[in-house]
Amino acid sequence: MKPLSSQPEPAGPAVARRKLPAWLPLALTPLLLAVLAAVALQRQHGVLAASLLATLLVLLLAVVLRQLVLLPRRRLATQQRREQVTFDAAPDGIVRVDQNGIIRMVNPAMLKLSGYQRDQLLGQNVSMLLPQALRARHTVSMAGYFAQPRTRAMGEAALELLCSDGSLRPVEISLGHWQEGTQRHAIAYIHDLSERHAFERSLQHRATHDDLTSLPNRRLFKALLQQAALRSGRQATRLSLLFLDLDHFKTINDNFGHAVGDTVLIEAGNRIQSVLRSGDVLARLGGDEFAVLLGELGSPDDAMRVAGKLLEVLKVPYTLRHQQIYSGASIGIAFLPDDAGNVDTLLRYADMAMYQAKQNGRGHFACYSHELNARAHEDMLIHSRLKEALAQNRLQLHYQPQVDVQSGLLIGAEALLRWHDEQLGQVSPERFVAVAEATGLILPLSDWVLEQVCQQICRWQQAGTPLRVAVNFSAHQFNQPHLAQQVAAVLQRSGAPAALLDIEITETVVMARPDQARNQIAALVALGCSVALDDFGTGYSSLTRLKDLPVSKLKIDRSFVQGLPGDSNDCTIAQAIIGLARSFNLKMVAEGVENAAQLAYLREQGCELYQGWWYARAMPAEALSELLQAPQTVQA
Ligand SMILES: Nc1nc2c(ncn2[C@@H]2O[C@H](COP(=O)(O)O[C@H]3[C@@H](O)[C@H](n4cnc5c(=O)[nH]c(N)nc54)O[C@@H]3COP(=O)(O)O)[C@@H](O)[C@H]2O)c(=O)[nH]1
Repeated sequence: MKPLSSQPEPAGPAVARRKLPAWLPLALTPLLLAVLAAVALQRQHGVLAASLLATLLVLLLAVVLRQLVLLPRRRLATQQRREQVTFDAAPDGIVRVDQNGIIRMVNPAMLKLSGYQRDQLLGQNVSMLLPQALRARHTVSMAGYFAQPRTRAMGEAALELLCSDGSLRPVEISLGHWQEGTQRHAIAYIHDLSERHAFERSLQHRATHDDLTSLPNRRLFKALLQQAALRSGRQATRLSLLFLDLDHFKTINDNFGHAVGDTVLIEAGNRIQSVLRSGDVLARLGGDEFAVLLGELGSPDDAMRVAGKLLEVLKVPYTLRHQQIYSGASIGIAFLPDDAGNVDTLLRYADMAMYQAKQNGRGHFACYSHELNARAHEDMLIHSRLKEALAQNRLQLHYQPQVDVQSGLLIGAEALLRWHDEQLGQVSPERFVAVAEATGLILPLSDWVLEQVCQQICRWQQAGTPLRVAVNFSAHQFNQPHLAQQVAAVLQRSGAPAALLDIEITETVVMARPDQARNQIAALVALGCSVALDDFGTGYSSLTRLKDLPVSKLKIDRSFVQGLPGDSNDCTIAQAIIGLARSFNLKMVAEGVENAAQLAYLREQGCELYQGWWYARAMPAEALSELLQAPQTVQA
């Protein structure tokens, strides 16, 4: 208990006073005057007049006395009643004790606060309301308190009240004492601090924890990481940091709404926690990013094993609103002191490694390496230069002809992005498209491509050489919620007929979320476009899924074309894909045809279309226009 400070007199209950009543001199004075007046009157006017006056004076005296005696009593009674009501209705607990610390009075609020009945408290020592450890100290404080001179001291203390059920309640106590005759009394006003403490705790929790998942937030995580780094420095141990980012989270939010997105985040947090040990720390850093600080671990392999387990639990689809929602995660790992010397760098490196994992195709983990650092710097440069190039319209589209295998006639083209940067030189689309995917720049980039392609389709149509053009759709672009409406808007704006627009989506993107993909493809087909499954054979299509997809073409990946006709494995795969396309009544396009032998083999197998350097590389639109204007000869 804090020492009590001296304060002005407390407002205690009414105290009886033992001194001569104030009305006595007032009453006696008129009595004396009445006697004197009666004596004087008797001498002048006789006994009758004196008696009359005396009676009148006595009556007057009686009235005055009644007022003088009864009024203060009434006032006192009213005051006592008011104090009793205040005592009973006070929101704070009030306890009155005598100088031995024995409880003499308690108000209803105190009974409510402590959980005791009145008769369990009255007559007991007030120390019963304190935790055992405080009782001895309290007795000494009370003795010192009562030993103070008659000046009525008052003090405040914050302590814990021991309630009837054994629980401890934080309270603030204000004390006062006074003397009645030889007896000393003390009164304690007890204010419950539980609510205020709970509020303070919730403020503290909110400042350090994430509202949605209740996991530690970035601020707390960094503080814990800092402590762990100091400990590991002293003990010469290794710290492993895992940086997790949920895959496709933006798409989940866009497609299913934020409530579903929130549930996925909570569920993901629970799944991660289920893999971790008690000494590990999990935090939500913001958005769809989580971080895990692994406790004592021997080798980096252990961290990778944990990352592998996390990927396993996170790739299980979430069943929400009777739907399967696919997400998965990408994880970056960095070690202290192996990779970084301080926690900020450690976090940055783990983030970089996560970014690398995403580029490796999502659903993977990657460990930080110094090469990665160099690569990350290059990615940042590519991102900023690409953004600028897009804004300044410095990107180009080239078109690679698609040719009928049997007739050799040019029947379409695939639009392929090209970018020459002053500083970086010619950057391969494989490289910059991956950076754009990882940074979100892919969406404005894809919009630009679609807009340009549709305008080009119109130009060729207006020139009398209409041509089907295929556009590559990225994963991000394909998973947008209102994709078909966006495509319809571009078609309308440009005036390009939907029938001349082919859309290529990789098998992997489609099979990652086949149900949603089927709906997206159906919506695109409803516009009048055709959809082709690109890089076919590199993913894992189930035949049932394939049967359900409203696609019209399969594009056999160039990695299977390369070995034709010498490599028996490539031949088997090519034959199987061609057979599959035929059974599902789909057109077949072979890509990456570089020589006559490959083309001859494909023709023999019945493949319908091809593209590749054998016929032509991707070229600017003007060059293809010239090719289109030239008379085409049908092969024999
Ligand atoms: N989302 C978008 N992706 C795009 C876009 N433009 C290109 N890309 C993707 O980038 C990847 C690499 O493309 P690129 O370097 O242009 O390679 C394409 C062809 O040039 C190449 N090709 C064609 N014929 C041959 C050949 O005979 N040999 C050989 N070695 N390569 C050849 O193949 C690539 C075409 O690939 P695909 O898309 O699978 O048909 C690539 O993944 C592009 O998709 C864009 O606008 N948006």
